[in-house]
Amino acid sequence: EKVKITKEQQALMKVVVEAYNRHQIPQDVAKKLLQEQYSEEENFLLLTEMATSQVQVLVEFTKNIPGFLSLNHEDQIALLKGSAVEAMFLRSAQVFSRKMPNGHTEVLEERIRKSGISEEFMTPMFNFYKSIGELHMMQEEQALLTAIAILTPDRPYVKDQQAVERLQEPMLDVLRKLCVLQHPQEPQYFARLLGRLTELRTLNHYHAEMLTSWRMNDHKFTPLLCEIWDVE
Ligand SMILES: CC(C)c1onc(-c2c(Cl)cccc2Cl)c1COc1ccc2c(ccn2Cc2cccc(C(=O)O)c2)c1
Repeated sequence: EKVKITKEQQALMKVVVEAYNRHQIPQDVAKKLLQEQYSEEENFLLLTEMATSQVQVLVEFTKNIPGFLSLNHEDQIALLKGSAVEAMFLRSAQVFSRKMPNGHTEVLEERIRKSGISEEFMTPMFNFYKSIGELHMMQEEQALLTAIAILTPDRPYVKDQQAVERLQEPMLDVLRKLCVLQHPQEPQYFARLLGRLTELRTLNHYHAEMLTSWRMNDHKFTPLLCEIWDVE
């Protein structure tokens, strides 16, 4: 049957995509990627600054997701804490699939590889970046997939999971229709996108280990990162 995106689905998508594009990391932070030295310490500090800036960007984006601010306040926090790492992997993956001027991509990769992250986490991380890059996602798909990841009902400590499902389902529905309309030659494209969300969950686990090993080497995080990642 003919798939059709309704007027209200167009409106929902417009709000989410505009919020996603409006919030970019401040240019001075992104520019630092190219300027500062390459010591492990310098790389860690730069990545910490970028992660902190990305969390601020993420909070602003999340507040613009229709219905999010009418959720129970503790649940809003639980969703943000539960999805921050996944949203930032998605965001940084967009950078690796040439979202930023090309010079930045190699530099960012170099800095991540030399920031005290052990080899065992590099492989799954860069495999994920590659698997996202191969999808050549449109910005609408990136924005909706990020909103869907944030609106995951079964995050730890979420009390009213049904309320979160009621927000996530319309996003899934419009993303499914968008995939059918934009990738008619690839009927499994929507399923592949959702498969990335499963891959993201495994990265949460690796990330928790990365945090532990950084802390073992006495690396310090910013107050915002400590709060969202429950460290210190
Ligand atoms: C605290 C810090 C060392 C850290 O811990 N885990 C991760 C970490 C790592 Cl090492 C990899 C993936 C996710 C995380 Cl949280 C990080 C670094 O977090 C980052 C680093 C870069 C990121 C982000 C998010 C995006 N980018 C790329 C980017 C750069 C410039 C502009 C823009 C833009 O959006 O305009 C984006 C997060």
